[in-house]
Amino acid sequence: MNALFLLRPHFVSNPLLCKRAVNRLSGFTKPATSHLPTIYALSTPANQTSAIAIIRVSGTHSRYIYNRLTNSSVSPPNRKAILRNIYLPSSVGSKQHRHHDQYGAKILLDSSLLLYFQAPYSFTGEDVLELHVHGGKAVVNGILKAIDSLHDRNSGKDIRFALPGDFSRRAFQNGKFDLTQLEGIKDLIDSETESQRRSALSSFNGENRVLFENWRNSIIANMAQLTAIIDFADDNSQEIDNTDMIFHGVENNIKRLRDEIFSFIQKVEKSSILQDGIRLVLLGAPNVGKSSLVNSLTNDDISIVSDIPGTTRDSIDAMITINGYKVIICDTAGIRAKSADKIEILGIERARKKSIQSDLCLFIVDATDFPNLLPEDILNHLSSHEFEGKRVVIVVNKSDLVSKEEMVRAVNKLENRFSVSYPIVSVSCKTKGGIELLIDILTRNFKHLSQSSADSSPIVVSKRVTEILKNDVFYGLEEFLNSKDFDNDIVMATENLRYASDGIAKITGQAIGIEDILDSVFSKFCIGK
Ligand SMILES: Nc1nc2c(ncn2[C@@H]2O[C@H](COP(=O)(O)OP(=O)(O)OP(=O)(O)O)[C@@H](O)[C@H]2O)c(=O)[nH]1
Repeated sequence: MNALFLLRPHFVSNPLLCKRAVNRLSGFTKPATSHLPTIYALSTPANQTSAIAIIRVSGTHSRYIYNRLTNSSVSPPNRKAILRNIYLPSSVGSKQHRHHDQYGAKILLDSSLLLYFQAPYSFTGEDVLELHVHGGKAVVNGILKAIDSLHDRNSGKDIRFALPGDFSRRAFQNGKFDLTQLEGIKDLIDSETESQRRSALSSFNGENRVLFENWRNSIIANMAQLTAIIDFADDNSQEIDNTDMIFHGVENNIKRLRDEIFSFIQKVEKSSILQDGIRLVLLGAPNVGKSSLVNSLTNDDISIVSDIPGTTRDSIDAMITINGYKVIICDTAGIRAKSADKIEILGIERARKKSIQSDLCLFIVDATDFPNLLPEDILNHLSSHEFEGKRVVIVVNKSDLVSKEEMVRAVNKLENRFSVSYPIVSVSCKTKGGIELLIDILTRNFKHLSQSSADSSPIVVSKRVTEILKNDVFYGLEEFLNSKDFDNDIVMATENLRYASDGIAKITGQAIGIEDILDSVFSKFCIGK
């Protein structure tokens, strides 16, 4: 009891938690953000013509805006799509002349589909109005201006254009989502590939939030045990008769938690490849078909294909998607020992470096050139110390120009020359034969590269979350475990645990003084989000 009492001020000093608690106790009355201005913004891309554009309004005056724009006094139906004419509203106190045409009729701005979500059952937890208007620039600008004209602070109608991330911030402030979920939504919007979409969706669904909350609860429970010892130590209470046992128990719990968090961070680091893109480098002698292979994998003419050896004189990077994976493909200059061209020599050097930094290397050979299948300089490079442990797939190209027997001979030669058994695929960039199989092999490699174990799914969290996990949470637990003599100074040891638990609170947005955190998180969102 006493220990819990000691911890309680930590929670009550968080205004957000207090507001939510009050809301819970009193039954829902108003959103915690009801004192803030009503915000509005275009939620679809700006300055683009489209069939439909969506303007979103959130806040106390959403209904007022609906009434003024539709020139009606009835409440909008809740959560039901309705078609309404939108008019230019007469501004407060004006004689209304500007808002009627020459015959005195109201000026029609658009005929739009409207959706009204009454608080608290909306994205932001406030009253929300969505206007699905026709996507012409003049229509959108006219309606945005019309909403803006309703701002009148004197009569308490505080209505302003939303800042980046404003809607999400309101959702957070009203306890609809925690920060990890909102960052998940941002990642979902930003995701370019299927694998990014899947991992962002799991953040948004709150899978990480539940995990983080469990960690925090566990740290707090262990802190409570230590705090109880601090409390009872002075009054020689009989209630704590075996402090050593408690210390030992807490130490074991924290060790387990530290290991769990460590393996989570490792998974996150492995999965970050999904966001950054897998670096796939193509290596090979001149004219073997590297550029043709890039084009076959992308169905695009990114690389210049020509039969003059040395056409690609430097590395070319392109972002492509292979089976839902973001891949930074790099077509390099053909590696050859003798070149007089200075730019080509530089290009060859860069190709070597790029291949060392790559996540996966495709080594392409020309099936028609059996004597030079494996040029000595490339073989040396692939067997070099720097290249050790690299993932390599050997591609035998131009299969359309050789017989089956010749292909088998080429594959055998390659198998015998390498000490490591790399996968070998024969393809033809001309007929596209074997390309499917190559994509299959690549996909399997991408999967391994982004997952820490076969049965685990990739975990994507923001860089902010990763940094806090490492620098606050893991660090706090490590410091706690490192303070070997912590039984001499339990208060200090407990502080380390508090540091770790505050770190998790920063991640989910429950920390004290989080305004700075919120500013930095939401400033990265787009307007209208
Ligand atoms: N028949 C046939 N020709 C191919 C195939 N792949 C590439 N070629 C041809 O081989 C020549 C060289 O192809 P590139 O893709 O430019 O070769 P590269 O390795 O990028 O060449 P560098 O830029 O010199 O390093 C071109 O004439 C291609 O059309 C294939 O599978 N079959």
